[in-house]
Amino acid sequence: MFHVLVADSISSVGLAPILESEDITVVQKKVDEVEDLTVFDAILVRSATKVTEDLIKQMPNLKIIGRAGVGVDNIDVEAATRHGVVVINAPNGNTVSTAEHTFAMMMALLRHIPQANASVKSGEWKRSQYLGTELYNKQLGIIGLGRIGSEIAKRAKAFGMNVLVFDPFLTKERAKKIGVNSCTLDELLQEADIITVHTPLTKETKGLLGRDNLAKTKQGVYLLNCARGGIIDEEALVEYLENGHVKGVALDVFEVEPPKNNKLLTYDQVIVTPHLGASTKEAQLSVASQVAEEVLKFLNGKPVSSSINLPTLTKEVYEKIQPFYKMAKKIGKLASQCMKEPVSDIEIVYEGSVSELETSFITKSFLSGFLSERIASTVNEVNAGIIAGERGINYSEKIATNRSGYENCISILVDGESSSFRVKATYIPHYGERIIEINGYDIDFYPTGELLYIQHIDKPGVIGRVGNKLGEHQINIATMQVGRKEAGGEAIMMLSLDKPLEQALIDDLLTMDDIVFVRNIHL
Ligand SMILES: NC(=O)C1=CN([C@@H]2O[C@H](COP(=O)(O)OP(=O)(O)OC[C@H]3O[C@@H](n4cnc5c(N)ncnc54)[C@H](O)[C@@H]3O)[C@@H](O)[C@H]2O)C=CC1
Ligand SMILES: O=C(O)CCC(=O)C(=O)O
Repeated sequence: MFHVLVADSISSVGLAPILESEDITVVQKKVDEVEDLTVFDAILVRSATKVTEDLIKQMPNLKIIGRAGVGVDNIDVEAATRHGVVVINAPNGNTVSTAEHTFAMMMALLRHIPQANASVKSGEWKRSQYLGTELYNKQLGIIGLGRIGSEIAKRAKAFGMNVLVFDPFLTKERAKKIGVNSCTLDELLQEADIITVHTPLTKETKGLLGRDNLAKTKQGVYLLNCARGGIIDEEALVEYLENGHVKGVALDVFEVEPPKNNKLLTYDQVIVTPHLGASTKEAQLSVASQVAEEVLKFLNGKPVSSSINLPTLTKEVYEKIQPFYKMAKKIGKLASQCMKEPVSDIEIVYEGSVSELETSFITKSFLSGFLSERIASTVNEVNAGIIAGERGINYSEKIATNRSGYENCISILVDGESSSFRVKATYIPHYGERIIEINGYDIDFYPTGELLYIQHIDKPGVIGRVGNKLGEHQINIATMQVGRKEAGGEAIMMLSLDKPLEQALIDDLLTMDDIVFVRNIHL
């Protein structure tokens, strides 16, 4: 049974796929109302619940965090990654709602609708006090032309506004397609009559509209923030409202939510909403069903398409990659067990058709197999790269320049303190995974179950003596592969067994003449 904690208010209609699943139990409670957090495999949140490292530690079974919305700044994604927990969001379910809310705020701001509404309801009729400003022909500056920014741009154009955009990741082609003028931040600040921010809150965007940049804006500028509190520095904003430089502000988001003793709330020219951008029936249904679908995919081992910390794969790519991904994990386990010593470098070379796939995903799968044999904590594709780094293991991947003749091939070189281990494998459709070379010896075996890896001298009788010894201990050999470089030199055996050897028997084998190295491998 897969246990899901829904910690914030998320549409039950949207969550129906998981609420109705027989494989899933769902608890809808706030985190501090839950007695035992340890049982949950998944936690679903909006923006109220803060998924901190501390909370993640209290949930040792946690595998996936779902954010029913866009911004993941309430989730410690780095900590989740370290703990091997996948983080997903619902990136486009609330785009239109937030763009519409921003537009509603813009119109309300320039036509003083909230103030006029309150005035009329209090018995006043002050028509001249609420002289507004048209949107038509105004310069709208959009900072951040992602999903929401683009929807704002479309609507602004329909209103006859000129749209200026600053987004360092915006290509000329995309700007042209959307019909906006891409410019520098300084140009936008100097020319825009109205500025609206639609970026995530990051180190770069925190305080983006602070004292220095506000000083570059037009006298009488209007500002909007329906993205994240803190992109406009609230302290600086107070100063620019006080000195009359900023004419009006619309805020849906705040540095601290709900805002406490926030001076901005005392200005008549500041209009506010309580983080309502995504609060429509449509958006809530859409984000809830997006996360529910993703959780179901995750539970069924299918690729999740909106992961923040895992490579995102389409279904088609995932299907192509899956055999290599599984094979890489086994090779990782094999290499780790053959080489029980600290390693410093791992190089993975992809050859043939596999090199055209998303190899970073395959590399992470190898690393997770390799590391899982060495460390006690959870290691998976999400955190394998970080854990390798923490353990001083450098890993790199390359595409082979020379072809070895196989349709696809993955070659791995692991460098350890006193030795190195080299392994090559290929995947043959309808036949399966094959290990085709170990440490330069040609071999051909299916990596599964209990294996015995032996390095020996290629002499008559060695194989027979090993067989007899195993027979004496009632150990059945299912398959056996032998590889050598030259007659009479060193050689290797890979035996597939029905059960593993006791350590005493391994020690016994090692006392035999011409046996150099013996290792049990469990895949
Ligand atoms: N008020 C609300 O209820 C809601 C707020 N949001 C917030 O709106 C914001 C935008 O969301 P989306 O459009 O979906 O995100 P998005 O990821 O599609 O777009 C963000 C854009 O910001 C740009 N950007 C990043 N750093 C930048 C920088 N330093 N300067 C200028 N541009 C930069 C990116 O290139 C990207 O085009 C997010 O902060 C999100 O959390 C989203 C939904 C609802
Ligand atoms: O859950 C909400 O209503 C907040 C939405 C939001 O801010 C987001 O999706 O980034």
